Amino acid sequence: MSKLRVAVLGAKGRIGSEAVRAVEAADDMELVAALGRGDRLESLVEAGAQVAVELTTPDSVMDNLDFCVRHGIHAVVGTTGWTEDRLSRLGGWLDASPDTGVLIAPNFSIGAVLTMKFAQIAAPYFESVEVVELHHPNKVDAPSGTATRTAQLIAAARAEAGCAPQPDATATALDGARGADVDGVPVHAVRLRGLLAHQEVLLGGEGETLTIRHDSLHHSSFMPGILLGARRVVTTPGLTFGLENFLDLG
Ligand SMILES: NC(=O)c1ccc[n+]([C@@H]2O[C@H](COP(=O)([O-])OP(=O)(O)OC[C@H]3O[C@@H](n4cnc5c(N)ncnc54)[C@H](O)[C@@H]3O)[C@@H](O)[C@H]2O)c1
Ligand SMILES: O=C(O)C1=N[C@H](C(=O)O)CCC1
Repeated sequence: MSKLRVAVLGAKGRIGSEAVRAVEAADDMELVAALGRGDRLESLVEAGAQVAVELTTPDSVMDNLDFCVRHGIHAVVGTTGWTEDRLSRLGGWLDASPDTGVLIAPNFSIGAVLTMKFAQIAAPYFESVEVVELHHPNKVDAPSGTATRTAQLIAAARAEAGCAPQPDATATALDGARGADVDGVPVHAVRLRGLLAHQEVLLGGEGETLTIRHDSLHHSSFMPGILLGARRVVTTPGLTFGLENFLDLG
């Protein structure tokens, strides 16, 4: 059986360098290109890449995906910074290249995907819910893509269940003290040397609280999800948002 021809964009970065090693170690994959900032995207075509794993920065990801989709190269994207506007531009590119697949995964780790799922299930049963994400201080965006997605899923689950807005009597506050408002869910971002990627979803009801916590302790936690994404995206045209779509979570 021929091997899947995979390229990594952002190959010298924290997660990209780990992805290079993971692709090289996968029996069913061949690493055909490993690009850093400034490298020519045309080398993806010259190398015959079938899938590009995009792990760069929010300022680079759109140009890279524009190129990949135009050239029929499927993409697995971990880079953050997704807005409605960006998603709609990407959707337009994919409409013009209907056989190409793009997976955007706010988080590739199974624990983080399950955290989002558990939070979605729990959210309608509690009056209050807040998200706290904690990351290494070199991270350029806040709040994290995972926390934003978690808050959006929580808000959607509460809206569908007809939940009232959360109680919050705050009348005066320093800017930022109540976090960022993502669809009505407060999201707080901590940046601390020593951490990698962590998240808590705090839920509170009358006389009880529930805390759902996930910790990524090493970039290896993201690798099974990236490899699964690369295997599945080649037969899944169009845009898939969230690794959960490639998992059977019930
Ligand atoms: N989805 C996930 O599970 C997951 C996990 C970890 C990190 N991330 C995200 O992945 C991204 C990268 O994170 P990081 O910690 O590795 O950052 P990083 O700064 O260590 O790495 C990014 C790398 O991309 C390179 N780069 C920038 N523009 C490029 C371009 N046009 N072409 C090729 N390379 C380019 C940079 O030079 C750098 O080496 C961030 O958005 C982060 O939030 C996602
Ligand atoms: O280290 C990062 O940067 C991470 N980014 C993603 C996010 O913003 O959610 C995933 C976790 C690690």
